[in-house]
Amino acid sequence: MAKTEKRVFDSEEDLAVSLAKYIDHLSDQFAKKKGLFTVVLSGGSLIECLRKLVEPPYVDSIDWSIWHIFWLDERVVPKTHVDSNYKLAYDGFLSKVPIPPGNVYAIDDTLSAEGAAEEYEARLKHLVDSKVIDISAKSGFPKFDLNLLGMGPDGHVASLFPGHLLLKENKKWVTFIKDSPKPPPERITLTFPVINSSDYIALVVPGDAQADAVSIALGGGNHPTAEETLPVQRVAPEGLLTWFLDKDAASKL
Ligand SMILES: O=C1O[C@H](COP(=O)(O)O)[C@@H](O)[C@H](O)[C@H]1O
Repeated sequence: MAKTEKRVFDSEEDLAVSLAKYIDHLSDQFAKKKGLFTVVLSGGSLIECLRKLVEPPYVDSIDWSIWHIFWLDERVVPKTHVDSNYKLAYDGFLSKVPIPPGNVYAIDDTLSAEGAAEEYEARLKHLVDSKVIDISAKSGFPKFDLNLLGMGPDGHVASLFPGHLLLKENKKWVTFIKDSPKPPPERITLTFPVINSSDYIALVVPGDAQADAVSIALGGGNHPTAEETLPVQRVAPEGLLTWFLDKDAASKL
């Protein structure tokens, strides 16, 4: 069982403030420990929740030069498309902080779903060889310092959806889906062994749409059968899992 903590805030604004402090603290910790900070971004509501990081004091005080940015999942659309997780992150976060462009590892938007997944896995392997990304001694999968996860109302994380075969992928680092129940249908995603090798995972969940899934995942709601286990219930990092909930998301706990 992963070490888990739950933080519940009166408002989404308070959640965003606390999330910025948490990330700032980790950035500092990894700067001192290894002079590098590998961060994985989701799409969706997560990016809006990062807004305090692009304001003082953090925008000026964080050592952005040590940050390396990766994507948890991406949709098979051009980087300029409104559905692109890269575009969302660039517009809302990356364009506002001085992370070296060479440290931003976007998923290739010129390839097919299969091709982009293969290419991203190969790129991650090179970054392991060049010691940018660590490997977990426990799992043998890449170990990111901080994985920033969102969760959909159905309990999906990344592009790993309830009942889908991809939930059981245990060899690949990066895979693809062509039948996502949430549009767009074609996506690329990191797999659970990679997600769960992370040192820190923040599960950032604002809003009442997710209240049922939060309640199931944190034990207060109706327990589904083993076959129905929500994807979010498989999130169990080697390090620490911290839930960031506003009171609407936590309303059924
Ligand atoms: O489709 C996706 O959905 C999840 C959850 O999004 P949210 O808006 O409900 O927070 C997101 O984490 C993932 O990156 C994205 O591709």
